[in-house]
Amino acid sequence: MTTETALHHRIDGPDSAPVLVLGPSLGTDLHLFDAQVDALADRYRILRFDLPGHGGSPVPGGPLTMAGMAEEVIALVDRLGIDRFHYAGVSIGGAIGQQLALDQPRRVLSLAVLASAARFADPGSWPKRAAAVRADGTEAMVPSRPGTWFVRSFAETDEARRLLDMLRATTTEGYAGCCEAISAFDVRERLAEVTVPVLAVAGAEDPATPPEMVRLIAETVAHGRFEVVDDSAHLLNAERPEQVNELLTAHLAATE
Ligand SMILES: O=C(O)CCC(=O)CC(=O)O
Repeated sequence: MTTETALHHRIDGPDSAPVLVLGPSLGTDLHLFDAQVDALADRYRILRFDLPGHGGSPVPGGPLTMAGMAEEVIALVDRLGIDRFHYAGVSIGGAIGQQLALDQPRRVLSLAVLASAARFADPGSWPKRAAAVRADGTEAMVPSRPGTWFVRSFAETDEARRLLDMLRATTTEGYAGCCEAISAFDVRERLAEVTVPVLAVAGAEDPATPPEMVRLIAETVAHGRFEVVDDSAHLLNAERPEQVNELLTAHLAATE
């Protein structure tokens, strides 16, 4: 099932440039990618969206699935008159990208997955997390973010506080629904069907999607490249924007 409401989105960059769609992670919003937009919007028309019940997107009206959210992205690009696009996403945003590359191979020009997985760790934990957030709100997730979203030394930065404010602003149902979609997601058996160029990037210190999990994506698809960013955890694009921007720039340029 998918929601029938439109995903909140924002477009930056020249109308005539190649399109890059950016998919954010659980508990964040499209501003997760501000540093990537700063670096890439002179060369790409960047379309960022909010996950259901995150940022400005409406609260989901029913259960969420990765396939359903991929369909919502296709509905969004269709409405905007976009045919083919590059896609990059963080974690669940990268899972939506894998689903798009599998289900809509003609539309996706290239894929970059940051701190993502073909099957997330400990699937049974996600419904429990959804229940905890339904009971106590997303604020309950805040204390566990240092050491997960970013390395502990990053926790006192303004950027870390900005990311935590995104989590606090996420609706309970949006967060819980995405946890359930993550729990059910498993494309390990299909991933070899992906033939577009894939860049898979891991944070060296990420406990949620550790490097070996990200590496599996690069090694399973037909044309994968794997990179690790040092001194970063799950939200590596916010934590180490220069390194991630460099990797994305090279990946996108090689795909044109
Ligand atoms: O919060 C965590 O433990 C990791 C979350 C995750 O892997 C999904 C996401 O960030 O989109």
